[in-house]
Amino acid sequence: MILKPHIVALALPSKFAFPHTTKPSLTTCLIPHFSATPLSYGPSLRKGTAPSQPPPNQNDAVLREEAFTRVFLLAALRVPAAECSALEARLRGHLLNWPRVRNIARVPGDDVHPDLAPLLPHPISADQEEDESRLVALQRRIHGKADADGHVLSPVLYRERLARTFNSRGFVKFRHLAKISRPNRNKKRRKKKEEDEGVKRVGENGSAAVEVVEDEDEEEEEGGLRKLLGEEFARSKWRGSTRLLLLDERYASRGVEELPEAIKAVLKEYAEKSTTLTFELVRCKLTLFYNYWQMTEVLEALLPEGMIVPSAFETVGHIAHLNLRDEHLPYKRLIAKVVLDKNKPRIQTVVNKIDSIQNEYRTMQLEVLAGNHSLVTTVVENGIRFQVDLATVYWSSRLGTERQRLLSGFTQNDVVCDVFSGVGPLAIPAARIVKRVFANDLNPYAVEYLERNSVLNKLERKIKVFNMDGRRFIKAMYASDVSQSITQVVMNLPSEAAEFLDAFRGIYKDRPEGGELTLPMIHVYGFSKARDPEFDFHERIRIALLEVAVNVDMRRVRLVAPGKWMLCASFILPKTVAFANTALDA
Ligand SMILES: C[S@@+](CC[C@H](N)C(=O)[O-])C[C@H]1O[C@@H](n2cnc3c(N)ncnc32)[C@H](O)[C@@H]1O
Repeated sequence: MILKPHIVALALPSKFAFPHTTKPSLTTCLIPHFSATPLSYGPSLRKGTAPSQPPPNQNDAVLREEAFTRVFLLAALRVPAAECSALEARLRGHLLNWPRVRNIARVPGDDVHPDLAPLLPHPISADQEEDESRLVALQRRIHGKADADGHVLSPVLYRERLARTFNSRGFVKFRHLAKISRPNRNKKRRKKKEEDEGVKRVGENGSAAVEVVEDEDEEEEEGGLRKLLGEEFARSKWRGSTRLLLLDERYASRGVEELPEAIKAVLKEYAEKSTTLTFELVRCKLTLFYNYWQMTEVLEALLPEGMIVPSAFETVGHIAHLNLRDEHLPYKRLIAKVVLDKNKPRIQTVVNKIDSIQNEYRTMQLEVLAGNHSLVTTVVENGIRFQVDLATVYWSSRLGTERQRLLSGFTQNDVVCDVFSGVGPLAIPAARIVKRVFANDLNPYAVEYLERNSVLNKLERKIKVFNMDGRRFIKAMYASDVSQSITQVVMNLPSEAAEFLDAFRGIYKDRPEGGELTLPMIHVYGFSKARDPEFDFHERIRIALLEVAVNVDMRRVRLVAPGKWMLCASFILPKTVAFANTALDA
């Protein structure tokens, strides 16, 4: 038998059986842009009432979660718990249909263990005294004084009593009891908050609470139901667990008579079928807390009217990476806090890009605005894990699709040279497909993470790592005996990779031209703001190779800024370039 604290309330005589809260003090204040006429269907921060005056959130002031609490008055049918699912199915269309709010609600004291039900006062018992004595016996059992009544304590009650006699240090004999009995800190904190609020929170993260509000028209309602369901309805009071079926917001202030015929018909049918079935039409308060509202709803309410709400951000592992406009900067910490709150636990850190990427290693200048300050994170892309430190290396999840496209063109016979490999988002998955990968980056931190990631993904034997300038790397590769094996070269440094292509001029100048030599497929990335980006990028490639005609397969990768395209050009290194005598020495 499981006893829960609020069962005591249910064990009280029927008039106390459902400790109704007092009518909500609606000396509430309306938030500034509250409109008296409901806006649209569904909950909104601009509807309902706010229980306390929310102080204006100014600039980077601390976010006050209480300011986002909204109370909605609704009507509900209190029904026996056992019947509730069936009734829900029958009444669908008339029940509350708000996102993330269950239309079956539970309120404090709604549950009673089935074993206890027979012990509760019988609804039609004429003998009030007998009921009272049963009640006393029940209370005693709950509070562990049952021996006096001749009842043997259940093992659960016995253990509970035992647990109460120990303090936190006193569990010497029962080493694990403390651990088992003590709720975890978060649970404790949440419970305390609920106790302070006097409500039982429901929903994800305790985002909502339902309270029954004492209704002045209770008598009248009961009379209405009696009229509707017949005199039998009056015979019984609650016996056992109950649930509330929240009715659609349109019926919030309706009496029984005013409910739609469809609802009345279902209730009538059920009442006729069952002799123990009881219904009650109650008024209730649905409170939606800060946790309920979605990121954009909160931000919309926080930011000055007319300001564009930042709604998207890039994620890198546990880090949310914002790109705030100047107008958002006075509110940056508030925005970051909301982003963090609304995306936990996936997001643990919120950062804002301070400046555009300008440095040699393409790392971003980031300011941590909320959450923990670690910029070391793990990203999973297509089943491969990458460790990155955003403070010291480059990473962009936006290129994931492009990487997949490139990888899909590789085969097991390929040998890949990744000239600007970063921490290995292309080199590592490529190593799964191809024969061998030579990966290089100038940034020593990127190289360190590249090696770490190769090991993490058990591919270190297929990847050889270099830490040198890209031009030197190309020359070194083609001066070595692996040159003939290289079939694919990837150059992803869009701001200047094209200008590194000169390194290919004359790579075979010392070899006999008639012999069998491998000419690699080069994939080079670039940006262009020109009206004809393809033509512009092609021009740059031809200039770097000092070649008049290069047969290039060009494609647009993505628009990185208004009017600025990132492109990828793929072409086989022209023989004339490879055997040219005019190689420029770096
Ligand atoms: C745009 S990132 C691309 C990294 C990686 N391919 C990716 O997709 O995440 C360019 C990389 O080139 C490296 N880099 C910059 N200049 C370089 C150079 N001269 N030689 C070699 N690597 C360089 C940077 O450190 C950076 O990791």
